[in-house]
Amino acid sequence: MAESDLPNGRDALQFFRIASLPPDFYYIPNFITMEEEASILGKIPAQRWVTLSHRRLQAHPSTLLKGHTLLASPLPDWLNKPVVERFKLLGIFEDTPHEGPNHVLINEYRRGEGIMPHEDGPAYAPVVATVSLGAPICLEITRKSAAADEEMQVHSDEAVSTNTRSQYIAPTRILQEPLSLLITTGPAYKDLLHGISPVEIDDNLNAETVANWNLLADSSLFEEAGGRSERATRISLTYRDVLKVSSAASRVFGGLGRR
Ligand SMILES: O=C(O)CCC(=O)C(=O)O
Ligand SMILES: [Fe+2]
Repeated sequence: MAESDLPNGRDALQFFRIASLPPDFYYIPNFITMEEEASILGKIPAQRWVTLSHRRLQAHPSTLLKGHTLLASPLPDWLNKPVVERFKLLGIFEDTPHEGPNHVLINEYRRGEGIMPHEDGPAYAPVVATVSLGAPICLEITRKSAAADEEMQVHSDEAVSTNTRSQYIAPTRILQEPLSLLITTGPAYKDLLHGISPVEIDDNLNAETVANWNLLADSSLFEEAGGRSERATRISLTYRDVLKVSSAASRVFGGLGRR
């Protein structure tokens, strides 16, 4: 086939859209190989972890400064190759201000750990590309209104009418296998919350309860285990494009200018 006959990156991506969820989530199984996974795992610097209550976290090239600003600096090689090169083929960050990711948050969840439902907010262009390493994990997707209802139930149980309760929408799950890529963009980035339950087993996994079941690399693995997946350590690399970037020089001169 001539190269011009090949679908361009964006067209290719459509095959991986999670059709049962609001636009746009894309799930690409086996985005990296096991060898690439092992190589990346071996390069995550042990001294950079910041321990939070239910997970560990590190930011590359650095943590954001006040005002959601990134101090300009390239991503380390081991985060660029091969992952960012493959993003380019698929056109994932084509429309973001820097036309590529400039920031990676690495999260580590041990068995039983998770992250509360949240949105990623305005510091970033509305595109997150998440590479999963280690063990499988379920990401739970909730509508903002559902989370608000839940909050009401926690804080003023009596005030919740049957009406608001009936509007509650149960979380939908995306099962993230190791080596996979999940892209969250558009309304999915802006209008939905995502989180990971702090459980030791993800269970009741099947075609009805897992939104990306038909896109999994190996759904038979979960079927054979009776729809159960034992949690073990899972690491995620979340690639983003920080909107505000400041060079070291502009910080110095900006600082002098304010005197
Ligand atoms: O680990 C994940 O897949 C989710 C992490 C996340 O939501 C975040 O870092 O904002
Ligand atoms: Fe997030």
